[in-house]
Amino acid sequence: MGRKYVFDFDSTLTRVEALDVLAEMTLEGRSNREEIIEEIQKITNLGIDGDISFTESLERRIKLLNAHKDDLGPLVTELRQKISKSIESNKEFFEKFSDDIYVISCGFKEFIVPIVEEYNIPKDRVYANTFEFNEKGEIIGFDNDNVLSQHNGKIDCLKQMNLDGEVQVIGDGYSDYVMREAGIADKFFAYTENVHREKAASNADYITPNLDEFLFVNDLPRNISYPKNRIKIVLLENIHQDAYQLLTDEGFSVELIKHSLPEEELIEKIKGVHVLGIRSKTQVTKKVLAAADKLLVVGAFCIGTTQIDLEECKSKGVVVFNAPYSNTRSVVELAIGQIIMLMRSVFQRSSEIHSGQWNKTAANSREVRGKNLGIVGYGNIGKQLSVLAEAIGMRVYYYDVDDKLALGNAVKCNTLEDLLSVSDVVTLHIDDNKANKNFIGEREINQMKKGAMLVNLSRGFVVDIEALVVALKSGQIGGAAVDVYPEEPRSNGDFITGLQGLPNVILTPHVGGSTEEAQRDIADFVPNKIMDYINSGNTVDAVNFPNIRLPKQNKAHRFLHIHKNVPGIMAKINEVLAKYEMNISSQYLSTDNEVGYVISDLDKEYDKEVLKALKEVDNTIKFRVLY
Ligand SMILES: NC(=O)c1ccc[n+]([C@@H]2O[C@H](COP(=O)([O-])OP(=O)(O)OC[C@H]3O[C@@H](n4cnc5c(N)ncnc54)[C@H](O)[C@@H]3O)[C@@H](O)[C@H]2O)c1
Ligand SMILES: O=C(O)[C@H](O)COP(=O)(O)O
Repeated sequence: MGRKYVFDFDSTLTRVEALDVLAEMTLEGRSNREEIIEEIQKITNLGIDGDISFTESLERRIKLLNAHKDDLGPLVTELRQKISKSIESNKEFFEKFSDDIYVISCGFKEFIVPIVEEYNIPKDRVYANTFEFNEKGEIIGFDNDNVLSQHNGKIDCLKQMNLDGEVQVIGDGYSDYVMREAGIADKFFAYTENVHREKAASNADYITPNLDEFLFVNDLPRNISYPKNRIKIVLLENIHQDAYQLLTDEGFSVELIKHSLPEEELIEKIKGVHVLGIRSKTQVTKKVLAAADKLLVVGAFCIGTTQIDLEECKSKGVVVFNAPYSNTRSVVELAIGQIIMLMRSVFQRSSEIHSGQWNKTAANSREVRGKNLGIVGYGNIGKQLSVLAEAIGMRVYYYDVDDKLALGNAVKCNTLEDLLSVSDVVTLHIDDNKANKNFIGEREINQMKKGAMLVNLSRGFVVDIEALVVALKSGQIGGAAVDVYPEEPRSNGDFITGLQGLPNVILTPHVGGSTEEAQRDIADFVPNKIMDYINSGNTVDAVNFPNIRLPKQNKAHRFLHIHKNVPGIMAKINEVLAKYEMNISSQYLSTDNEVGYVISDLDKEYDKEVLKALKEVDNTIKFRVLY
């Protein structure tokens, strides 16, 4: 005997309570509209939670509604736009199991039937109330003889239906649960996609946040192979709340942690996690990756990625994304500010006045106009700084290991020494490559003009701090602005550096990219990359992985296969697909020296054995079915 699926309508099949929507329509233009709608919603909830009798809730609402037959057409049109997201995306289930699906609702057939018919549920499998109209067509009541207009009427309704086999009820309210409590239904699934009602959830056999999860636990055909609520995301280091919102709205299970975690703690935390979000502090080491049994993606919510073992990620099939542009403008603005502050000795004057000293002087205070700015690293940040610095009248020199086109009137230097010897201010914007350790040391400092300024907003290890301290004390360097340090704490608190207490030294706690604008932009950019990979397999802009971008296909299955890039592996994958008679509608492969990433779209049903066979192909790193 097969299973029977009994669905509730309001807030389960649709995202809304239909009578609330009807009220919004019929009360349009009434001065006390909001109050009446609030009252109707209150009465709806009292009825749903069983706190007042359902008949009473219905009578009171209909009186307040003031609705007419002619309002029902527009209501249906409105409800069509408000089908629950995961119901809408799983039409296949409603097609294939059409004979076993019923709707039992305390709502009204007049609007339920036209909606559910589109999901292959015919009117004779819809059990609901019907309206009563007067001769003017106004809705004045409902059929009182219908059991569904009575308190706990769903119990009697289901009893009378006398269904065979296991009966599963899927609904958001207590009135759905009572069918299970009365022993007529076998299981109650509390459906929380639209509303989480504690009374229903705490009594449920299973809480299902969407239809995908329901179909997954029952091993039924579904639109995505793995429900999104099962995808666990951990965001460390105080990543902007917008990222949490975006990922949660998409249906993922997200945990936000304010600080970074040390290796040992991260090793524990990462177990079972599919997506890890970090900023510049968290070290994603080999040991961490060895414990990462489910990891698919690391999102660096910043520019730098050397805190992540990119090669190890790649060899484990873990894709890494970052935000290469979002915070660059913020760094540039801070650099400009710091250059001016250093040239005017503003921080010294400010400290003096804070400690009660008035020291009005022009000594060591110069305009930036006409001064030489040496930019080391002419990348995304260096180039923008070049343009802004010229706009305030500085003469820009730059040095980069790569050939870079000069913007504006900037002058390219062929060697670092050339740049250092000509600059009044040297500002560092080279990347976080570990080979840049102690890039500026005693020798380079001595190549600078005496009394020139140094700004470092790149990475702490780039400057030999001890050499800088000596040069600041001797006057070889006239002032410095430092935002990044060789060792930085994992969370806010105590911090010590040899640079503390020196005059004309501006110290900031790695806040170059920490502006609301930058963090908001990053919180949009990186989650979208993550979602694009999880939902479609796209790896465009991944920092460690072959790039593929493909639109989502309808009526197809998509397999993702990540493998070592060895000769003959594609032939083996396709041999397996051929053996299981799978028709490839499209296939895209992208490789680098180490790995190959192939997306195969397949246009018909498949035998689940093929999944096992594909995982067993030699040199497979990761295999995933998307849909
Ligand atoms: N302080 C902050 O909060 C903050 C914020 C954002 C970025 N950053 C850091 O700023 C730096 C620059 O970022 P970006 O986005 O401009 O990077 P980028 O990759 O766009 O540019 C870096 C440039 O440095 C050049 N380079 C690398 N090594 C060099 C060397 N030894 N000598 C000369 N040139 C060299 C590269 O060729 C490249 O053009 C990075 O280290 C990044 O991590 C810091
Ligand atoms: O790599 C970066 O983007 C910067 O260093 C900023 O890092 P943060 O997000 O840790 O401030």
